[in-house]
Amino acid sequence: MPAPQNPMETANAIEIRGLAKTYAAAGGNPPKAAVKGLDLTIPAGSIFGLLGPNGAGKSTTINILAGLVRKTAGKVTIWGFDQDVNPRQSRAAIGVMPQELNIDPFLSPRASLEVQAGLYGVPKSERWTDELLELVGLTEQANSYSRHLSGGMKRRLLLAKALVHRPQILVLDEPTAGVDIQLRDMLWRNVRRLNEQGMTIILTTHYLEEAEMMCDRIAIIDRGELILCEDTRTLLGRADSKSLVVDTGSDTTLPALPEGVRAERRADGRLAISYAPSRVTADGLIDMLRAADLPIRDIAVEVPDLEDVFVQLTSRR
Ligand SMILES: Nc1ncnc2c1ncn2[C@@H]1O[C@H](COP(=O)(O)OP(=O)(O)OP(=O)(O)O)[C@@H](O)[C@H]1O
Repeated sequence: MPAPQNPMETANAIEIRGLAKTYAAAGGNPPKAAVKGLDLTIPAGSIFGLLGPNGAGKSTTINILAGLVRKTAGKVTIWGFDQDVNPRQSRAAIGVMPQELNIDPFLSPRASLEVQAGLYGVPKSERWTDELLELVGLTEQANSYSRHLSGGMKRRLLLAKALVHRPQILVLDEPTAGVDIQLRDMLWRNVRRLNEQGMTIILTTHYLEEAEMMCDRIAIIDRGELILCEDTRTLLGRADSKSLVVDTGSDTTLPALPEGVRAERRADGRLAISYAPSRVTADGLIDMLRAADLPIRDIAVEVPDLEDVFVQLTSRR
């Protein structure tokens, strides 16, 4: 067996090359190609968002990283360790907070964490159970049956379980689906803190504003294929569209607008003029409104968000 690469040499937390997964035919259903030759590089220290519509292959990819689903083809390197060559080391580098609340109902949170630490071979002297319980706000419930925990508390426990072996990479699969604002805040605070301490974070979420807020880099996949992978800022810049929202007072007649510029009256009476900043400037548009004697009582610029870009990229296919 080749010697494992020194993990400190790797600038990338994860490298995925030509990853494919086809689920076997079952129950009358044909085989399903869920991931089709995916290449993905996740830099160490990043907060990386893996986004895509339903059925894109996000969970399949994450489950392959976690060692829960066996890939059909391709190469996965985690923290410098090839998953096929050094399965133990690559598994030790990653902690996964899954979507499902898979918690033993008869164990207390403390016992769950101890069992998990045992599974990962963490020696007793290196365990940080109390600190973890504190981190996720479960100190008071540490010794109660897990089946008595609320859904939100179970999620907190899942986060703690993902961290018992102090992985370099934390994967969060839809961590905030259906959780309340307090829990979401707790989660994102912890994620930021862990990231500041050097942990690489990978997350999937359907809440695009969360991805926009949290992730420095984003990959969008669709039908098992990579559509793009780039810095969040670059990605947002892709939508060549902004809106000038003008309060023109009462009903006013619109001037003729240049090609590619659209105007619509919103329910609140304001005029929304959308334009491509690469072709038209806000300055030019305002001059045009003034030249047409349109009163400008107030004006605002709306920039596209990740939702706009996401829809543009995934709906044109
Ligand atoms: N165990 C399985 N057997 C057969 N097909 C599967 C299995 N798991 C997933 N699939 C199929 O593979 C495709 C990708 O599913 P996956 O769960 O990876 O997508 P996803 O991007 O996580 O979707 P979502 O956002 O809905 O969670 C889907 O068409 C799904 O139906």
